[in-house]
Amino acid sequence: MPTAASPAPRRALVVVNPTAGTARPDLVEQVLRLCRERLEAVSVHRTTHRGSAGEAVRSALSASSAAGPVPDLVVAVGGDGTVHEVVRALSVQDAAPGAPGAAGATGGGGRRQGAALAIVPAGTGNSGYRMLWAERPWRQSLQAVLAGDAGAARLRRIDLGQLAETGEPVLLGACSGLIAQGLIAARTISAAGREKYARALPEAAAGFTPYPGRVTVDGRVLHEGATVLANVGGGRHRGGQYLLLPGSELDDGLLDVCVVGAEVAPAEVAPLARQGLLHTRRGVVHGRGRRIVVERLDGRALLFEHDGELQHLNWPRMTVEVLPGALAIWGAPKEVVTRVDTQGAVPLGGVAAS
Ligand SMILES: Nc1ncnc2c1ncn2[C@@H]1O[C@H](COP(=O)(O)OP(=O)(O)OP(=O)(O)O)[C@@H](O)[C@H]1O
Repeated sequence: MPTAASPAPRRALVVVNPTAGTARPDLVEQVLRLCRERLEAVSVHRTTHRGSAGEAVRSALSASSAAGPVPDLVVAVGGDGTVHEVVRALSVQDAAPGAPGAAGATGGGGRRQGAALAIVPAGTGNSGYRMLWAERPWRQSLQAVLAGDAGAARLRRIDLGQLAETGEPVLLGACSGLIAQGLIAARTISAAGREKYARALPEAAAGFTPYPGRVTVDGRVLHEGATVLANVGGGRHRGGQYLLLPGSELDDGLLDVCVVGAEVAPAEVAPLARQGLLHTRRGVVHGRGRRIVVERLDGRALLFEHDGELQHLNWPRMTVEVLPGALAIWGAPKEVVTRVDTQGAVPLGGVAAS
């Protein structure tokens, strides 16, 4: 769902998480310099605690904000956790009746843009950046956004998921089992960037036992049995490197799901997904729909995460529903991301699809 035109932004709020995995001071200075060269107004907020990014966005976007003119661009400099906080704040404002981005806010049935998001990757996995820009260097991306360069940057409205149990928006994806276990393993690994998850997932796999599970897509059972993981998205990659949803489109109004059954040994998941070959294996199934339910069937709590955050909910299921076109965000033209991300991958409906 690309927008009709991609006018260059004029006023930015730059939200920086100085504690994010790779947020060096010189990176932040370069981002601010580029923004100040191009834009009419730039304000910056350095986060001080969890939740601080969302507070800053909500404050800047509120009509009564004393902080200056309302931004039409929010640049998130941080990792996937920071991006998620910003997305949450933007989607709440977008959903508010009469908000600039809310459906019908133009009065003519059209959809006017509120503030759009741009990401500068400064975290650990940076899957959010990757799903929008593939491997393009952040400087090129940001320059294209600031110039409103339609050849290199597009303002898109992409789908979000919503975790029905909490109401939280889901950008990258939500995953049960092994990926969630990988987040626990990552806590004790000191490496930065993608290396952290490159080490964490094999470590998690070493002690992982598949759980009895079921995955339902729009009321139809896609998988039932021993389960290594079920990933709903969203983004094609998790952890910035593991290709789980090779056919996922960000703006098709649907969620994709990949289930890895116990036919695949947990230790095989990381190498296969890094090579883009996981979907070729027997026991891996894919589906697509509007409402995806992932359950654990033995009465124990389902271990799952979304957007890289472990969910500490003592529930046997997660339910993800699609919010079509819910987020305005800058990214590369769709063809560019699709071409790069599907190298070596078989599209949905290929050998692994049920
Ligand atoms: N000043 C701060 N001090 C402590 N925690 C913070 C601060 N600012 C933000 N946070 C929290 O830190 C968490 C992790 O940040 P972020 O996701 O940006 O970096 P990361 O963990 O290195 O990257 P990734 O999520 O890609 O693995 C977020 O949940 C965020 O809310």
